[in-house]
Amino acid sequence: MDDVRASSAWVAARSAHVVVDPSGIEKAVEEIQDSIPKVKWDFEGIHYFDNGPLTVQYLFVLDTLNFCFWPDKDLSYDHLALGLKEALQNDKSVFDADRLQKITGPHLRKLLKWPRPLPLENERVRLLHEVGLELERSFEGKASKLVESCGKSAANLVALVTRHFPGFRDHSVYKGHQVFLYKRAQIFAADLWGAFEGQGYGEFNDISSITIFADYIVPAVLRQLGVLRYSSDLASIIEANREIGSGSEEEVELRACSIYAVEKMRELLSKKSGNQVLSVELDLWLWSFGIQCQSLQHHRTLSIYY
Ligand SMILES: Nc1nc2c(c(CN[C@H]3C=C[C@H](O)[C@@H]3O)cn2[C@@H]2O[C@H](COP(=O)(O)O)[C@@H](O)[C@H]2O)c(=O)[nH]1
Repeated sequence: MDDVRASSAWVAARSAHVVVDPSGIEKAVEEIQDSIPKVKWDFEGIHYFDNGPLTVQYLFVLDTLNFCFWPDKDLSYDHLALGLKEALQNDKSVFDADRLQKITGPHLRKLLKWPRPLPLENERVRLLHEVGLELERSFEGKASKLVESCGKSAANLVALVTRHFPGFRDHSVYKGHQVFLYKRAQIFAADLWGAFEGQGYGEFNDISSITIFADYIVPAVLRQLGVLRYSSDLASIIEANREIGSGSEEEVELRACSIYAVEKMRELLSKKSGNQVLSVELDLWLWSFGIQCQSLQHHRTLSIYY
């Protein structure tokens, strides 16, 4: 995660289309410093939880598919979380490694009770095959074994996930510099921590090392708060719902500046209140605010990473 922090700061220092506004940070922090809004993990009540290894398997499958819902205007993250939950409740072996390797597009659609092809459906299927195969090859088919081998370190878990599963290697090259964003790998650690309330499979002695999860909601919320400012060109692309290319300077700046800005908010919060705030907590607050705000316009990038 040091790489995520350092490379995001590198982008923020050179960013042309997105600017992190220190006065926006100051204002946002002033508003929340006395009581940092606490949002409960699974505030929506849509996730599977049985306090055991099957929950870990569920969360790993969930975060394997936790990207790019917007091309279907009726589809959202909630459908994925709830659909996978119901599929598991109906059939406890549905996410076994051998079955993940055999899944097809129509089968996935059926599991999620989605009436038409999912966005990037072939990629979703490919990633499930990859996960099933590598879980079987290196972790006895079980995501719980993967988590057990990280020694209660979220940083180790992210390193392990990105080493073993190429689909989680969320990075870009910006002005010749490698930038690490690791949204789905980090959110997997955060989901474990949230679901298991920091105990058992969710116990990490370095949860503070995780950054926010750079998706398409958080940048839009930060902009609304005045923490991020966009160039007029970028603002009009987003307003017109025009796509932004994956790996383009605009896209990397949106994501990296979001990570950098929340790290700055976190530093200022701990300076002002003396309390350590976790990026995971700030992320959940920002994200839950974002999805409840109907008018929020977000950037559109076809990506398997977020
Ligand atoms: N930064 C950040 N991004 C997050 C999440 C979550 C869900 N986390 C769950 C875990 C426990 C909580 O109770 C949450 O329910 C999804 N996303 C991203 O949002 C986008 C989906 O948007 P829409 O198309 O409108 O549904 C998509 O990129 C998706 O990957 C988060 O927590 N943080």
